[in-house]
Amino acid sequence: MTRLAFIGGGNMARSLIGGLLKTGVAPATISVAEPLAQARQLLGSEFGIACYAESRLAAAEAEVILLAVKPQIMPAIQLELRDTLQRHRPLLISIAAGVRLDQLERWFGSGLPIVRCMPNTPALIGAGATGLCANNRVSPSQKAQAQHILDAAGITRWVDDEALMDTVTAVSGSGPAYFFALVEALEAAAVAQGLPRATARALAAQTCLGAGRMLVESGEDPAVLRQRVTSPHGTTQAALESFHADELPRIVARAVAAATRRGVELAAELDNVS
Ligand SMILES: NC(=O)C1=CN([C@@H]2O[C@H](COP(=O)(O)OP(=O)(O)OC[C@H]3O[C@@H](n4cnc5c(N)ncnc54)[C@H](OP(=O)(O)O)[C@@H]3O)[C@@H](O)[C@H]2O)C=CC1
Ligand SMILES: O=C(O)[C@@H]1CCC=N1
Repeated sequence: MTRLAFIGGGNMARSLIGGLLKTGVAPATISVAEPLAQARQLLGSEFGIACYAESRLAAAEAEVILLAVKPQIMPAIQLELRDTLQRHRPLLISIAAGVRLDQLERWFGSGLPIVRCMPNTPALIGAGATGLCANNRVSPSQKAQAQHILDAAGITRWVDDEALMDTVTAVSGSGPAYFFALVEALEAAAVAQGLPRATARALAAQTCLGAGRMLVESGEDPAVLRQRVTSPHGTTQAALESFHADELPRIVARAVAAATRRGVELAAELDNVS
């Protein structure tokens, strides 16, 4: 079994570790480096995995190192891992938003196999979506290894053009937050019209679950599923006309463009960091 070290034990590491363990991966094959003692304790008790304060200790035996720290922390991690990386040259996987393969190569070593990927938090329940791309040092078996790890968290799609990873980030990486924002807005609208909050939450959440499952499980075009809900001159049509008047597609496109731009900026802010 592949020995996998997570550097950073925050939100996304928790989601991925939870997803991996649910698929039967042995806790003994996973280690985590996390500076916060309380977080280490929680990770250890919840998942039964080995947790270390220092990255080099977590990574010592790992064949795959998954970098799950904030983009701004990435250059500092290089110093902590330099000896380990030179000693056994593991596969590096970065999930950091924006951070490019050429930057990772500059910090961690140009000869290293590196996969840049973008998962999302539903990984925790095995319903994640991950886009991946690789540098030219990644062998076919390492590509399969990376995919295997992320497949445990949900679906995976390889992206050939690395520039599109910022779009992946803006669509599926950040996407769960858009969905939660929509549920919050639905709930607020329902409460404003008088529904009890608990009822509003349950109806909004289950509606989103049901619609999401229908979309994925039926494989139908979302436009077809939308039309089936929309009786001529009925309630849905009234709501959709209101969305149309408020230019919903433009609102969404602008939000996705803002997220994509922020990914590019995050990387640019690190361009001069050696
Ligand atoms: N959240 C999300 O939905 C997604 C996030 N990502 C990416 O994943 C990465 C992590 O994000 P997220 O999990 O949300 O962030 P978190 O802040 O929750 O997790 C990062 C963790 O790294 C720890 N850390 C800081 N410095 C070090 C260090 N030197 N060695 C080891 N660990 C360290 C932090 O500890 P402390 O808190 O003590 O500083 C924190 O626990 C980011 O790069 C983000 O772009 C990708 C996809 C989705
Ligand atoms: O907000 C962020 O920057 C990270 C990347 C995608 C989701 N969370």
